[in-house]
Amino acid sequence: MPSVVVADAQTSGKKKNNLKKADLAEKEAASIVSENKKEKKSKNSKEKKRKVSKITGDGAEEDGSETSSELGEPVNSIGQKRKKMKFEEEREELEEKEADPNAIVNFRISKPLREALKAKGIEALFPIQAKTFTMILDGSDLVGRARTGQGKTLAFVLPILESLTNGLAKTTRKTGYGRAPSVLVLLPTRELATQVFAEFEVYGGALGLNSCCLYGGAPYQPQQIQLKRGVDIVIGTPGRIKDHIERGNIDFRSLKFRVLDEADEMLRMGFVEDVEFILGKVEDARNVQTLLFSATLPEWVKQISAKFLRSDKKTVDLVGNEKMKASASVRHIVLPCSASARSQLIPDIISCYSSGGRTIIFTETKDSASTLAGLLPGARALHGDIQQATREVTLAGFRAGKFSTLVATNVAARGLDIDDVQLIIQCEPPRDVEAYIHRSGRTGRAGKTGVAVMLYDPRKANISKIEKESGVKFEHMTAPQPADIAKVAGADAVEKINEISDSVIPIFKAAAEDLLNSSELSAAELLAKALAKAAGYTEIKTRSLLSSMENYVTVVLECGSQIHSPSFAFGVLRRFLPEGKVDSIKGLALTADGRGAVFDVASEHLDAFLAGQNNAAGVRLEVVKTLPQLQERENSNQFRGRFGSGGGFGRGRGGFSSDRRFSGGRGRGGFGNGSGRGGRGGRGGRGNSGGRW
Ligand SMILES: Nc1ncnc2c1ncn2[C@@H]1O[C@H](COP(=O)(O)OP(=O)(O)OP(=O)(O)O)[C@@H](O)[C@H]1O
Repeated sequence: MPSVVVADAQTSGKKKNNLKKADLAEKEAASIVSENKKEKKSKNSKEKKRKVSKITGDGAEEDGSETSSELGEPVNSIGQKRKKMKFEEEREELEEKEADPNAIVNFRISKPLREALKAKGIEALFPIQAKTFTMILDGSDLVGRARTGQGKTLAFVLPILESLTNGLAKTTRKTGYGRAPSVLVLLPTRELATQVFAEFEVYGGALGLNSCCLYGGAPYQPQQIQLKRGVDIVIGTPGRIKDHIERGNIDFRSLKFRVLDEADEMLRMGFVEDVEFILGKVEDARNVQTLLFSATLPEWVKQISAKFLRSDKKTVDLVGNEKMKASASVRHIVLPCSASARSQLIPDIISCYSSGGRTIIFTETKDSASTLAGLLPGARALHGDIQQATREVTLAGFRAGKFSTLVATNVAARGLDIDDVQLIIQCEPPRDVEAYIHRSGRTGRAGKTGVAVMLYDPRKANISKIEKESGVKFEHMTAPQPADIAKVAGADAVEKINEISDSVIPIFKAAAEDLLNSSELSAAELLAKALAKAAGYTEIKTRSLLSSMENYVTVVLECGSQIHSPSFAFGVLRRFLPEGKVDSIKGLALTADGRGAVFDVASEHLDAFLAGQNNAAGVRLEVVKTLPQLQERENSNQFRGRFGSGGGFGRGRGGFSSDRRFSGGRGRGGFGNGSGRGGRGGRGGRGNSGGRW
């Protein structure tokens, strides 16, 4: 049977509002589901008629003992109440069915599972879940793709559990002490394995099924004991699962399901061998359903995965050929920033965009994650060189809100679902578009909104490549200015001053009067200084537009002719400035029209630069208030490998906005008193992610 490809119908490329896009995407996907449900709906209404007649007439006959109050004459008050309750329950259920085609009651989901979902506030399936549920329950192999945060985990958890307890896998499922597992779920990181394990614990637990989680960095013995006692569902990372297989601890003869979550990551080089080894241990794959899920499924993954799935597999792709591959409920912002300005800039980005919620910052290396976490107040690091126990404590603390900034490598890029992550900051563009999609997808989950800010060095990065590959339309912003942040802090300080008891006035009044009499400043000006001090400011720095460095200004150089290269621009500068001054500039980049070079100058040197131009005919230097369009490096460090491309400078893109919209409302909130950087322990066993991130 050919694969079924279902794409959500988000077709318009120019949608104004990300949130609307998300709604639309969901509605459209839901409408596909509703198409398929039409038939079911008509069945439902027939069923409704049947049920109502049963409740109002036939039921009484069947029961034979009582007459419900809906029919009139009460016979037995307990029986009457029971009937009434049943009637209410059934009516509610019918109403739910009518209201939402994706309502849980419209699916073959048994009562205990329905109740467990309800307890979690889940009343209806998300599109990827609705679209795949019956296919999986009816025995198909399946490749599932939906954008980040759209509920892919429950898309496999629910039908697997139903199949094991009420469906095809029920009769042959092994039970009792020492039973071999029925389900194997492979995930690329330990944190993700723990998260998916927690879902199986909740929903599988409601059905009497037990799970165990196997990952590196944790002791073997407890895992071994669990496997020996018998377990229904095994969840884990490939390295540790392979180890258990080699030690003879896992027997796959009773396996009914195998799942590759984050399938593309699982099948990357480095994982694929372990995955192949593990899947190869299933002797008769015809009796096993294989499911692959991810938000990103590059073509090469589809080819490799064909090996593991049956030829009549189904494909449900809610992203498909849509241009937009990343989360549509996230604001995607890019902001120029040099590496040395990051630690100064990031706290202000957090103030502007985190809405007081949690922030995850992604770095390219483990060292830079540790260093940055050490520099940011209340931040902690998470990466593969940190001991497993510390990693777990860190993540639990972040989830619990003990600190609100996590600085991580790609170890946290995939799958992590953490409440109230409002902001993602990527310190530099990642190497591949998948990483961008997954990192930015740690916010804006389950229909919520979020902001993803990517910092880049205009001299090195090629962001239009990511933009093109991901379908994201980046908002180009410049760094929030300290003055803007200070204004918000000033408003908070006013509130604080209003809260101060009048009892302080007699004590400080004499000093205030002395100050007023001795100063040339007005009362309002002096009060402004007092507010600044209360808000923690003794001076206001400026921030440049190009490298986002404090106390630098951005300047454009023009010389009346085309500037072909950065070295040409340096040559022009050397004509009228001393070598030392030229060397002190930061981040020179060429404008998109090739007529100018933009760079940052320390505020203290600005006068010397501006005066110097008088000594060079035809040269013009000017401070810029808005960053002009810049040329972009085509052949940057980013995207090496699969996305490598030709050399030279390409054309820059879209104008930069100096619009500094931000949510001043919730102020700087969010920094706790965390203990700074995470510890740097040993490499923690054979974890999969350890070596790379
Ligand atoms: N039907 C539902 N109704 C409400 N919330 C749901 C539903 N299904 C899942 N969720 C919630 O949505 C969030 C995102 O789900 P999940 O982590 O499975 O997303 P995902 O698609 O796997 O994302 P990623 O690609 O980033 O791994 C979770 O908090 C989950 O509890």
